[in-house]
This record gives sequence, structure tokens and C-alpha cells, in this order.
Amino acid sequence: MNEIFVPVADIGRARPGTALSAQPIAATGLLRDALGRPLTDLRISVTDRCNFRCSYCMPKEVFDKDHQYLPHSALLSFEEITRLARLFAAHGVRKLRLTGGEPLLRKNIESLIEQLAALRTPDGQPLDLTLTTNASLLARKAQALKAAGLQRVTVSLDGLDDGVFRRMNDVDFPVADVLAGIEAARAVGLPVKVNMVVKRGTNDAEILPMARHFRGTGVVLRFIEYMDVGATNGWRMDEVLPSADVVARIAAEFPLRPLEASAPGETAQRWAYEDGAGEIGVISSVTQAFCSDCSRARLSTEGKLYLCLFSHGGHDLRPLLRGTEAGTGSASDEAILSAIGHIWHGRADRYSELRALRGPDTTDAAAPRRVEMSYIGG
Ligand SMILES: Nc1nc2c(ncn2[C@@H]2O[C@H](COP(=O)(O)OP(=O)(O)OP(=O)(O)O)[C@@H](O)[C@H]2O)c(=O)[nH]1
Ligand SMILES: C[S@@+](CC[C@H](N)C(=O)[O-])C[C@H]1O[C@@H](n2cnc3c(N)ncnc32)[C@H](O)[C@@H]1O
Ligand code: SF4
Ligand code: SF4
Repeated sequence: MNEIFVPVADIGRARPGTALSAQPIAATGLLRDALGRPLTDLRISVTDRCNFRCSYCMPKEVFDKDHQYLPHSALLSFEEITRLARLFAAHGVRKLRLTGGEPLLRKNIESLIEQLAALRTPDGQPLDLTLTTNASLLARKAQALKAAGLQRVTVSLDGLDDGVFRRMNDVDFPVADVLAGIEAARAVGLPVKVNMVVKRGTNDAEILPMARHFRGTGVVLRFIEYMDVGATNGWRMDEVLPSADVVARIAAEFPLRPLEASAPGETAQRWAYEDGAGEIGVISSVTQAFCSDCSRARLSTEGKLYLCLFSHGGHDLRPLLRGTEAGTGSASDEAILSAIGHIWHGRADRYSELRALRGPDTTDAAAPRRVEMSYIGG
């Protein structure tokens, strides 16, 4: 369709292995995928490990039994991640999100944040640098994360009740400690969003308590429809609570009005409390797919580029960074930029839209095994 990927004329020539540069790299021109969507958002998984066992993401029965985690040697180094992020910025990426697994489990994550915070867009702007966390380590790390250059943080929290939390997240961890993490982040000046996955019949009774708790605090609470990511969570459509129901439940107690999207391609539909107590968001990936302007790419812990949360496979960028066993050295910036451009140019993924077209009760059991959320990063 849109043949508008323009290869770069003026690309930085730094060889891999040379000192990292905070200098902006020249813009590559307009990069669009096969459906005309730009690439603006890079989500970087920094570990496939986690200390929680959320039922919708890393069910204990699977992940404590026969799951193979990546060996340390497979992980991209901080320098490799930063080099790729810099090249993605040349292609138009403006937002970087660190995720996982649990990103705060990666040793010295502050050092990666420092390197990413030094990057600039081609027009000299810092990137929007954020991180998604279960907050188990946030209280003790908030200060260091802020000092390293993190701009904001998203905390996952599925309820205020400890029993519900345990059923959702399958870990013996007090909700009070997650809340302390949120407070620590706010105290050091990090704006906070809270993401709550809603599973009908498990934690939907927590919707109103969560809304009551966070309204008026400046924290933006967002409700995520439970998705059929991966092959281990036993997803069922009857456990999905449509976002429309979430909004209706909250609006019955606190009147809401819709807000305009704050950026093109935003995942959340935003709603403001009529009384001025802030806003909430709903992420309706199942009932109102938003693939048509999806501008997100995902980089796995081992350097595979995924073009959709539901992709069956990724494009391996690690050999370009490290060279191959056959003895080729690592590729130039030009070659990597060109590879990323061609991969994005061929992208036609729109899983959630197609799923909606096929019908909400269709299961995907016959399809090849998809990657897990804890690997691809959400
Ligand atoms: N189906 C689908 N779900 C997504 C996509 N991006 C995010 N989500 C879901 O939405 C959740 C929240 O997204 P966030 O990580 O907060 O990202 P975001 O909404 O882009 O973040 P903000 O910049 O803070 O608005 C994720 O954990 C996923 O469950 C996507 O491209 N497709
Ligand atoms: C995979 S986690 C990684 C970051 C971190 N461990 C955390 O939980 O915040 C990223 C996000 O994906 C969401 N998520 C995981 N599995 C999901 C599913 N099946 N449906 C919807 N969201 C999911 C989580 O709630 C979390 O907000
Ligand atoms: S959602 Fe996050 S905290 Fe929960 S198991 Fe997955 S990676 Fe861990
Ligand atoms: S399902 Fe795939 S294409 Fe659609 S919004 Fe999600 S990541 Fe993007």
C-alpha cells in the first residue's frame, strides 16, 4: 500500500562497540507500515522473570513447573538496548517503555535508564521515558529511578483487598506495600498511572473501591480488559468485563464525561470525573480494538522485534548487534536502521481487529503458540 519508507541519507556512522552517544541521530524520513501506521512507541522488555505469578500472565502451574527462562547470555546488554533505542528514535520513536517480566528485577536498571534518558530525538528532544512495574521494589528504588532520568511510572494494581490481590497476582505481598511504592514515586516527583486488569468474577468488585481510592489524588487509574495473550492463562471470553460496563459502574456513582485522546494511537479512552476529581481510562483491546492506529513495536529481552502483542514470532535483531557465529561482525547503524525500516514497512498486523471480526467467542486454539505477556512485555 503506502510505499513511503524513505531510507536515510544522513545516518550516524558510529560503529558498534564504540562509546555511546547522546547525540541525536539524523531522522530517517517518514516510516509507515503497510497499513499506513507510523512507528512512535518502543516497548522494551528487560527481563522475562518476575516475582509475581499473576493468573492472567504467569500462572504458577506453568511458570513454576516447566517454563524455560532466558539464560543471562541471551539478554541484550544495556549498551545494546540503548543503541537500538537511539536508532528507533531516528525512525520516529518518541516514547520508550521499560517492561518485562518485572523490570525492577533487572540489576542496575537505573544505569539503563540513565543511558536512555540521554538520548535525543532528531529534533533534539528527550524521549518520553517510562516504566511499567508491579511496584514490589518501587518504594526502595523510586528515588534512584527519578535521579536516573525516568519521567513517569505505571504501576499495575488489580485491587485494594489483600485476598483479591492474592487471587489475581498469586503472591503473598501486601497491597499496602504497592500503595507505598506509588506514594514513594509521587513523593520524588514521578507522575503515576495505575493499570488494573479486570477479570469478571475475580476482581471486578474492586472497580469502585479503586476508583474511590484514586480519584482526586492525581493518579490516573486505567482499567484493562483481560486479553487472550499467550497460551498459558486459560483465557475465556466470559471472564472479560467490557470497558463499557466498567465506565457504567463508575459513572453510576461518579458522573463521567468523555475526554479527547491526548495523542494519536492512544490505547486508553479517557473519561473525566464531572466534579473535577481527575480522570480514568479504559483500555478496550477485546471489545473495541484499536489496531487501526497502533504505532507500537516491542523489543524482547533477547532482542527480537515484535510487531504485535499477539505475534507468533519476532524479527531477531541480536545478530545484527553481535554478529553471527559464522564470523560476520556487528552491523553498522545504517544496516540496522534499514532492517528496522524494512520490517516495519512490511507490517500488517491487526490481531484484535481481526479477532473481533471473527467473533468474540472464537478461540484461537488451532493457531501456533503465541508468545507470553511476561516475555513480550505487555
Ligand atoms: N491489544 C493491545 N493491548 C495493548 C497495546 N498496548 C498496550 N496494551 C494493553 O494496555 C496496557 C496498558 O498499556 P501501557 O503499558 O500503560 O501503555 P500506554 O497505554 O501506551 O501508556 P501511556 O503512554 O501511559 O498512555 C498494557 O499492559 C496492555 O495490556 C497494544 O498495542 N495492543
Ligand atoms: C506483563 S506486565 C510487565 C510489567 C510489570 N511486571 C507489571 O506487571 O507491571 C505489563 C502489563 O501487562 C498487563 N497484562 C499482563 N497480562 C495481561 C492480560 N492477559 N490481559 C491484559 N493485560 C495483561 C499487566 O497487568 C501489566 O499492567
Ligand atoms: S503482569 Fe507483571 S507482575 Fe504480573 S506476572 Fe506478569 S510480569 Fe509479573
Ligand atoms: S492487537 Fe496488535 S496491532 Fe492491534 S493494537 Fe494490539 S499490538 Fe497493535
